[in-house]
Amino acid sequence: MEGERAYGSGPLRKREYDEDDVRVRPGKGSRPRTRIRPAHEDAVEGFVVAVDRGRYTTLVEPGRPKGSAQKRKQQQGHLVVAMKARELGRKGIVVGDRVALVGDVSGRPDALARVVRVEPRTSMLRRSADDTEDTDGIERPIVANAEQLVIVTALADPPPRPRMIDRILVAAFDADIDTLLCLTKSDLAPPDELVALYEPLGVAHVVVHKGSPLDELREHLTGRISVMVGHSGVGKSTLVNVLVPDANRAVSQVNAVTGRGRHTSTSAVALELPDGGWIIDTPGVRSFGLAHVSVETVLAAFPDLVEGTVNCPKGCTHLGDGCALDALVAEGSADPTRLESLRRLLSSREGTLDDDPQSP
Ligand SMILES: Nc1nc2c(ncn2[C@@H]2O[C@H](COP(=O)(O)OP(=O)(O)OP(=O)(O)O)[C@@H](O)[C@H]2O)c(=O)[nH]1
Ligand SMILES: [Zn+2]
Repeated sequence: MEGERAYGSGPLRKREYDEDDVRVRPGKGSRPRTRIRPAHEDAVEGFVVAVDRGRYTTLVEPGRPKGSAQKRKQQQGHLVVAMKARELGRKGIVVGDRVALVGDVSGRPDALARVVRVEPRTSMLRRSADDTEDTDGIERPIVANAEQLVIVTALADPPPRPRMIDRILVAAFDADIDTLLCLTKSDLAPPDELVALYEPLGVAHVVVHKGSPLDELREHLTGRISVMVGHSGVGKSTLVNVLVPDANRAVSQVNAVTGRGRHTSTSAVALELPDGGWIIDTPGVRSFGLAHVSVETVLAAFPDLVEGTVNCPKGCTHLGDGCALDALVAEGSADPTRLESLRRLLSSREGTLDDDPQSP
């Protein structure tokens, strides 16, 4: 059963992500944390499609016959609302998490299940809390287990915001997930300039407009878990509605289950693609605080430049001033546009707010 799941068939796990590993909280009256939890053998597996005020909407699938050669079709599962079991403590649960559920998993109105376990994550997209929040420097998980971050940017109306794109790319490097630039509204402006800006970074791109075929985009999305981010007005809903013909119904179903109004999506929502795979739509992500991302993390995305930094002064920011990477480029051992891109991304981490001029 497991092997057929879009969300169970990702590439080999690179490392396991768990915010409990990142911030160690010396709990009150702390007992040593034990790795072995009660087995909960009767637990069923759920995929978290939405999170709202401590309620986790999860998709529970009926078991599929093992080794079924039948091509995977739209999920025939049902939605189950759950709360967190006390034993999970303060562990966060986010959209994209795979969880184990016990209790009433019928999905009937008013039924409430309990999440007793969060399965190890293959990735975790996060941001730092920004200045507007009083929780200085804390990392906020956004989405778990995503394999790809799709940055939706209009070529015009609203104009592209490269600084925001840079910041989202850094967040993706930090999360260790792939990136795809989806350039919309190509009927209004040509993509060349933006493409040239991101080509040195090796970021894949697709160009679309309303009514254009989406085959290429679908190829990137099918069978994978993708997070879609983009500012208001870039045409994200237009795209999602074509990719997921059922999107509106799915979202209102989720909202009905969580008790929200029909069309107010407040958190990320995972939507299943007809040919397999998931799109996680993130209306809430307007800024990416990057305070938690280190120079090394960004540098790791530039393997061609890493070696050149052995000659850098200790604590080098690689932004200039004695940075050995300048010499590397001068002697012709590195591509100047790559160094430029690295520096652009490094400086994009400065400040925690999305401070593009058109920022909402
Ligand atoms: N010219 C042009 N307009 C488009 C295209 N795609 C979408 N639009 C228009 O752009 C506007 C915004 O599109 P939406 O799909 O609602 O954008 P969104 O990113 O979902 O924005 P929010 O709903 O505010 O989050 C709408 O008026 C669309 O009709 C396109 O390819 N070309
Ligand atoms: Zn340096």
